[in-house]
Amino acid sequence: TPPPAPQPTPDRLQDVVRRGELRVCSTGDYRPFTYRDEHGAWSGIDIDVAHDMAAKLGVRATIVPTSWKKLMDDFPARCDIAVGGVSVTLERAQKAFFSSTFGVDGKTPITRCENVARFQTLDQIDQPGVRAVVNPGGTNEKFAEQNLKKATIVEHPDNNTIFQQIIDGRADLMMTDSSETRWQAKQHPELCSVHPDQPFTFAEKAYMLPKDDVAFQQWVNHYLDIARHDGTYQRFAQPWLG
Ligand SMILES: O=C(O)C(=O)C[C@]1(C(=O)O)C=C[C@@H](O)C=C1
Repeated sequence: TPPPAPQPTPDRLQDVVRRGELRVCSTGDYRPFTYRDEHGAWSGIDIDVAHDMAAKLGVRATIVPTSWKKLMDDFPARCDIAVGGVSVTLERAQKAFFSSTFGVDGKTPITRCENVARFQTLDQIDQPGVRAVVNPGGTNEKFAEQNLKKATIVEHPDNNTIFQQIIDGRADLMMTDSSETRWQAKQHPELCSVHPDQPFTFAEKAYMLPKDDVAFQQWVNHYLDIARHDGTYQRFAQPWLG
């Protein structure tokens, strides 16, 4: 019997350059990383990074809207890279590659400032009558489902308006990434991040890349190294993080 034909090495980078377009999946609901406003305009640190990556490849970036629920169905079929506060998880890493990581994050509560002392520990939070609001589809939902047995989980589908739910008293808290609690607490003086420097979990942020495509992963990692050292990344982060 003839030996099996060798599998062609995946080379998405070459496809991107030939196509003249880098297709970027993003949810648009997670500031400061990715945001899509009511007019459809995109912004965010990772959106700017994606445009810069495309420019350095000599191509244009097209942002492909997705959701946390659909992310693993859309990627890598509809896009070449997924950006916007995506956490590295072992589950996702079975289906995709990740770039090098940039920033450690983890779940911590955000609540109205008068409640900070009440919601320090998971035991304090997981009590009957406590309403934890959750956005569906991502690691926040998984964390809430795993850790809240007695508290009430209130699902809110739109992450761009979810923090108003806490301000308005329709929920008591949300457990989400420290980076997001810091940013949202700055925007909303009513809200306080409970202990952003000691989150309950450990999660790293990275860009998601097509599985087995080492050439593309290498390129993105080199891009990130250079962007971190030549001030490019800082230039995109500065307007959001100060
Ligand atoms: O799923 C992930 O990787 C995320 O980090 C996204 C996620 C989530 O966990 O739901 C994190 C924070 C935002 O509130 C929105 C989405």
